[in-house]
Amino acid sequence: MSIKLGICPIGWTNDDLPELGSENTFQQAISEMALAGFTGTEIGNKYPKEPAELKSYLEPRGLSIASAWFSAFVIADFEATKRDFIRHRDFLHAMGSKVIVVSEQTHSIQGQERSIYDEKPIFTEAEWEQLTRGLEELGELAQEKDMAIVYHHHMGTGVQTTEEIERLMENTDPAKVSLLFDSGHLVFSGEDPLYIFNKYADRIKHIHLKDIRQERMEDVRAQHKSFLTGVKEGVFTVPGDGMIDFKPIWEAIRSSGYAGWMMVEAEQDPAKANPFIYAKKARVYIKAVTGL
Ligand SMILES: O=C1C[C@@H](O)[C@H](O)[C@@H](O)C1=O
Ligand SMILES: [Co+2]
Repeated sequence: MSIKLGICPIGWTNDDLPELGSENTFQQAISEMALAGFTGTEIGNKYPKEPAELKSYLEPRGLSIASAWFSAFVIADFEATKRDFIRHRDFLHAMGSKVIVVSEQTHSIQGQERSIYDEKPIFTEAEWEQLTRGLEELGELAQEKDMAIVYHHHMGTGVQTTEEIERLMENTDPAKVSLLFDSGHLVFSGEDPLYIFNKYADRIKHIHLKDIRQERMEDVRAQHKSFLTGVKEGVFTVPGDGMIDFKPIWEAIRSSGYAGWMMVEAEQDPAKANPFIYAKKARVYIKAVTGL
């Protein structure tokens, strides 16, 4: 597999903030993704739930499902997580995906009206042990279908910072737990995305590309705003439209021999940032930087 380019539906309709883009339809979103030059997508709440039906919309547009987010509660309720994970895995397997995006949501404040920089959770020693063992088990379940879990570090969760990502990577079996690289979350958190990419290049199996509007991010920090308020006010945008220099990041990706999806994932208010226009903008920028 070489590098494939996709775009997530979150620019059209936002599952975390359903009021954003409620006017945008599923067919509009996937048609505009294809028209903008992408060949893959992730799952949004308006997508048909049946694999055959979903394929009947995607295939004529030359799109496939790269992956989909899974909210894990390994620490809070592992048995329920396992049951839900198997259903999610089987759906993605039927869609032909090879990776499953997993993010631990126990104690997460990403969906709450709480200060994202001041109130993020910190796992206890016992919780780390539960999380790392549980993720390995989910990894084994993924392997049953020749798939892999890719862990999504995320603002407002217990795996956000460089130290937390390192702890997760060092305490899990590389054969069972891979990593998702999300440029936007790393920069929002104050991490060095190049450091993370270079250190874990051999474990990164999925990439989310988003950019940051620096002044909006600084406002979130100064005014102690929540993650979702930051999203609504435009912290994230498409690659090339913000403060991140993607050229060295692309150079690291290319020279690592990365094979897999690079997904544009830029949640912002579609009423302020027309999703089709921003998808095209991202596609033009990616072509200019990567040649792809
Ligand atoms: O991958 C992601 C999925 C979203 O639901 C999330 O909040 C977003 O920030 C993200 O990176
Ligand atoms: Co992401």
